[in-house]
Amino acid sequence: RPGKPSSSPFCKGQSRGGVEDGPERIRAAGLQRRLQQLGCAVKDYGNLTFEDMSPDEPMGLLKSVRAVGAANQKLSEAVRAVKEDGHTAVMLGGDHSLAIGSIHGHSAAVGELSVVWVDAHADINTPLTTYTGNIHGQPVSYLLHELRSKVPVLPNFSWLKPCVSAADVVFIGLRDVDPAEHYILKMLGVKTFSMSEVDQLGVARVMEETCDYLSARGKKPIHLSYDIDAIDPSVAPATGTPVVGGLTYREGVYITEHLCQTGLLSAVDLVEVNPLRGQTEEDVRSTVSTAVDLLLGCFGRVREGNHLPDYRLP
Ligand SMILES: N[C@@H](CCCCC(O)O)C(=O)O
Ligand SMILES: [Mn+2]
Ligand SMILES: [Mn+2]
Ligand SMILES: [Mn+2]
Repeated sequence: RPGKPSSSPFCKGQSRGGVEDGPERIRAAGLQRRLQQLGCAVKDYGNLTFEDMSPDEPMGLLKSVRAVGAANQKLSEAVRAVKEDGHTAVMLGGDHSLAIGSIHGHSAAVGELSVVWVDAHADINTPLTTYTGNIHGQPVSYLLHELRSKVPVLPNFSWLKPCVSAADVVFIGLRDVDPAEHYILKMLGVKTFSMSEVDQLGVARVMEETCDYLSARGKKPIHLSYDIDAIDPSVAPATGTPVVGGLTYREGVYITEHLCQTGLLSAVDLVEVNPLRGQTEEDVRSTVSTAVDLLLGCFGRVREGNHLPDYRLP
């Protein structure tokens, strides 16, 4: 299970500086070494560089449209290449608007895929329902076939074609969903496990139902798009849009352990880690450490322990 961090230090999908520093902090915490210790053949494709698009005038409410469009076009090509290299792609954000390019590129390589979106938010506002103009609150609407007529073609987005069906998406961790988003989720019948369902069913049942639901639709490659703000802010405070009542560290890790054992995990995004949003260095350390542990869970780390197949006692 080669882990392939390709990083996108990008922040224009939202308005708070600092999220572009997420990838470096995750690297500095030793992600590559710890993946290698799990037996992964890791290739770090490095940081994508994004050209300055200023003046990137707002379009109505929409902010940084040209920058977000160009960045995601570049990311899409990068993720496609990583997949065509035969790897599991890991995209370190950066903000969640990057899921547009990550999922588009993944789909360009593998065709139909399913998406597990772990997040406090649904990120399914359209350019016409958003009230903040931040594109990190909109990526899912840009990707769904069913919302094609609701997303105008925007500058630097002409490359983007919808590539995901609403029935192939599962949300886990929702607790801050806008009215328009809730309407869309109900209208499209999207499978969701909000924090109420996590409380009601427990995370093991949520994952069982998630995997049963997805396998009933054919065992498509899974794209896991993990927003660190799905985790409770007491554990992962250094993020742009924290919301109380989140997943415990244990629930967050259980989700990744369970998806790993399906053998269908084909690409992972880990986004919205923003070191500048931590009050203290400990806040940042805790957030980054949790992000690393979530990624290790995706690649086979289990809490009972691990040893390499060729290990022999001395
Ligand atoms: N629904 C809000 C908040 C989005 C949060 C984006 C990400 O952190 O999930 C918006 O549309 O701006
Ligand atoms: Mn290779
Ligand atoms: Mn998000
Ligand atoms: Mn979020």
